Amino acid sequence: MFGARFDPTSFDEGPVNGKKEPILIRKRRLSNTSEDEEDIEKESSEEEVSEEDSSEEDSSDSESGSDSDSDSESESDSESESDREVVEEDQEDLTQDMEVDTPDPDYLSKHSAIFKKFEKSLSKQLPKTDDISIEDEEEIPEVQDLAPLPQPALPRDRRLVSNTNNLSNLNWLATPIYVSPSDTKSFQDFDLSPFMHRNLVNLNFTQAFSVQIAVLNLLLKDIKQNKVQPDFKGDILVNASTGSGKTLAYSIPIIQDLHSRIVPRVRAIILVPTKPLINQVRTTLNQLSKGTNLLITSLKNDISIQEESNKLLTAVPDIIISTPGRLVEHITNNSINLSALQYLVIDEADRLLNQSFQNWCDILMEKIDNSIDISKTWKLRVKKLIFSATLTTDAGKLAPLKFQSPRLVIVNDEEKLVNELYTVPPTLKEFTLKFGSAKSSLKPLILSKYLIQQGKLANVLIFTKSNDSSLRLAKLLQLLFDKLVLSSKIEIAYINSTNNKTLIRTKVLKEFSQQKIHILIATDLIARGIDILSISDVINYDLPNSSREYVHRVGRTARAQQDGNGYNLLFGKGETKWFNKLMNDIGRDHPIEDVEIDSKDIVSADDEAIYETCLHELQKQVHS
Ligand SMILES: Nc1ncnc2c1ncn2[C@@H]1O[C@H](COP(=O)(O)OP(=O)(O)OP(=O)(O)O)[C@@H](O)[C@H]1O
Repeated sequence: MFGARFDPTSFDEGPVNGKKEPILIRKRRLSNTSEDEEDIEKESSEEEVSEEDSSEEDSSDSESGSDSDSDSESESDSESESDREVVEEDQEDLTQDMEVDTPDPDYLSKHSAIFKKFEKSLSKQLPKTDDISIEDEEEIPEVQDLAPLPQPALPRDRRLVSNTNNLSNLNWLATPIYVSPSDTKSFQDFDLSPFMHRNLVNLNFTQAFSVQIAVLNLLLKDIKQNKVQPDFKGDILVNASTGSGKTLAYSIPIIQDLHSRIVPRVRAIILVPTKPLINQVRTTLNQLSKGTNLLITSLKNDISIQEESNKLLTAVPDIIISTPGRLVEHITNNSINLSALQYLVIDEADRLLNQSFQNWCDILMEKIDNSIDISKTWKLRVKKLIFSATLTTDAGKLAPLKFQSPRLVIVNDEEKLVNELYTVPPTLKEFTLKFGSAKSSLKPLILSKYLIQQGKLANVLIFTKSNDSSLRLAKLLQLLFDKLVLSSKIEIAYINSTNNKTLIRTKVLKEFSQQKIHILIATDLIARGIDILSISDVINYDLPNSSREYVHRVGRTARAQQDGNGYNLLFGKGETKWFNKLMNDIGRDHPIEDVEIDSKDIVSADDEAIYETCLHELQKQVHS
């Protein structure tokens, strides 16, 4: 029965899981008695293992060769050839063995189905393909090659493309580019287009501030080189104090780079945390892009996503300013195409990176990675520009941004890297006014009298810890100043989340900048981004919850290299302790001054009587 010369390619069971099956050993197993079965099984399993090993090796070789398809093909051909030789060699020996053995009848009956199938495949001479009729096709068992199936090429690992510079090596944080806050340089000395020079002069921007010098030097050089040889130079992170001109630092190079574009595509996205900042950045960009046909669009929630999507699809903007939440909604709505994106600016980065709502960072990075067409080698990667006055060095918060060859710029004289890179403006003077906790019931009166004695009756911004305290303090100070200052009317207002509507906030801030409102009381909600150069004094009536919020509060004054004062009211040892803790994280050019002051020197018995009257008056207002 088994005398016919066996052609290994005619066996009807193809390789199992891509591995070559030692056919002849199996035939030997078929022809032997059960007693010997164990030995043979053992022997064949040993041979099988060795064969399998070599076959695994071969198949793994062929897999590893799968990167270059041509190699793997030739390899598997030669393998199957040699395999066939091996199998045929064995064939001679085994056939002799088999003729000697008489098959066991039980064994035969047990496996008759396999034998019949095997006989049929042996006896069939395969007809030429063109003779095969439909019914034949059904009968004829499929013939499979013994060589391992060619493995599919490994998919290119996109991730290898997008974050070659993982944050595992954070040494770029420890080797920043230091820039002295006092550096200045004329904008005329930068290689900018005539329209840009004209716009800067019209805006009275003549001298570039240190953060602008540092960023312009880096980006203008990259832009110039990319015109010749597109090559990604790396992301940029900037830590510069409040009011140091970060907005201009990124607006000028982006407009300079994009102004000569032919087709409008979304090439720059600027993310900021609040609507006031969106308006502020858009105003700056519109002023700087006068004379170009760049289209700058800000995303806001005063129209529906659908309406805004239609606007974005009909008039494709070059530059988009948005909060992360609104941008993510449009990305998931597919109304913004990021394939041409060149710049991603994250302003007030620490606050945005702390806001993990909607997981905006991962969604945005994923979308940017997917929009990189890795086949286009000329395709420049998206350059990420990260700005903050309180830049975090927490790798966990920075990691989602997947930096590539990042460069860290620190505008600071002291070349020491603290854990958090907080800096206050160099032109800011900071003071503490310390009183015993027993005097805290007189806090509004003490503040009013101090401001009157110091002549600070305008351009004063006061921060409180909550909406309620800002409202109460505003009403109480108005009652006090109406009674204590008779020579003029001191107008006092407040901003907090209860009246932070665009129209109201814009009106209040405008009147404050025009000294129609003399003293403004606010919460941290509007601390960041208020850009009113006339603010001369910031007062922490209530201490902030973090050193970061402290920096942003006092950063509302001493902006654009102008002088400014920050006062901190400390009532009792607990508040002094908390204040000292906050100051640990903050770098400054000069020490904080303790104002030597005694409440008796400020507040008289008459004052206290007036204060009592005002408190009753307030009580009535609240209950009326
Ligand atoms: N080179 C310059 N010359 C004169 N004024 C400038 C210059 N650059 C910026 N300014 C002005 O300085 C003020 C602060 O600028 P900007 O808001 O960009 O600072 P910032 O660093 O972003 O502050 P913050 O961290 O508080 O947002 C703005 O009123 C701006 O017009």
